[in-house]
Amino acid sequence: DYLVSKQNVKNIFVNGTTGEGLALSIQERKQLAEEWVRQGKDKLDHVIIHVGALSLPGSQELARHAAAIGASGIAVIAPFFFKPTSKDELLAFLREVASEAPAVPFYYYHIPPLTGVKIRVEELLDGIKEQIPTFQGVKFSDTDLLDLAQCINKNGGEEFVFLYGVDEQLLSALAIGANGAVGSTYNYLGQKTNMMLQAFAQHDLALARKYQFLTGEFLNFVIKLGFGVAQTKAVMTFVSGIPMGPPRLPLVKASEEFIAKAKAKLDSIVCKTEQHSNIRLAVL
Ligand SMILES: CC(=O)N[C@H](C=O)[C@@H](O)[C@H](O)[C@H](O)CO
Ligand SMILES: CC(=O)C(=O)O
Repeated sequence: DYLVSKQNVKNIFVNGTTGEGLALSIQERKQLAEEWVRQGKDKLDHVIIHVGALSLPGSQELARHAAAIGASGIAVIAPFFFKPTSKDELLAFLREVASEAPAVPFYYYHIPPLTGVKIRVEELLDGIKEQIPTFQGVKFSDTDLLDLAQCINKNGGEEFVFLYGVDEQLLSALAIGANGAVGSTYNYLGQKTNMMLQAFAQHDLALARKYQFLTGEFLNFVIKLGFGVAQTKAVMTFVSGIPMGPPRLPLVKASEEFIAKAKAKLDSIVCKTEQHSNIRLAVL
């Protein structure tokens, strides 16, 4: 309800990085997926469930479950303890998961900073539809915009969807042709990012940049303090007023010092951006 009414976010990516999907038991992941689908009915447009796991049977079980509860899509990261070393190995793993949910759109979740699997998406997509008929697109959480551009350039006709996942450079990805975004900051900067999407759609790059710089200035500040999933939960808690709880070990909760500094910074940037937009609106 908060995301829909306060952030204008109507598509949810469940059990991914921010939701610590990989730190949850299979049972917990099913419970969360079920709850999101149930509560999101008539409120959300899409609920994509991340079903990636280190073991193939674990991932397949989650894929079957997501299909059974009526998820609108599933996504899978590359397994990252025993890593695929080639495109074919990665594709084989993804295919074995996707085939367990033959009627559910499938997304590859590319996040090399966390998985360490750097196989280029451009290469992976070559002929992917023959192997994975449900293939729908990529959640692309990497800064390699050349790889993203090549994917879009080569697969434009296929109608694949590219959802970008490096929030601080979403505008650049949009310019190259990304279709949307999935990211941690949209939990608390969703409204501002929607303003950026709107400005971009209206070819108002100066305004779009203002919103991109807002996210950038905040992330640039908090990254220096040490920023990860634990800190995201803390930020979401102070922005929304909804307690997100601590992270699970090995992550530890954000310090009070981090929270105070992050809050002061975010308040000041949001305030500054709003003043700018007001001036702009007044001039218009
Ligand atoms: C590594 C990571 O967590 N990536 C997130 C999504 O995939 C992003 O939303 C980042 O949290 C965000 O771009 C801040 O760097
Ligand atoms: C942030 C994001 O994309 C995830 O939680 O997986």
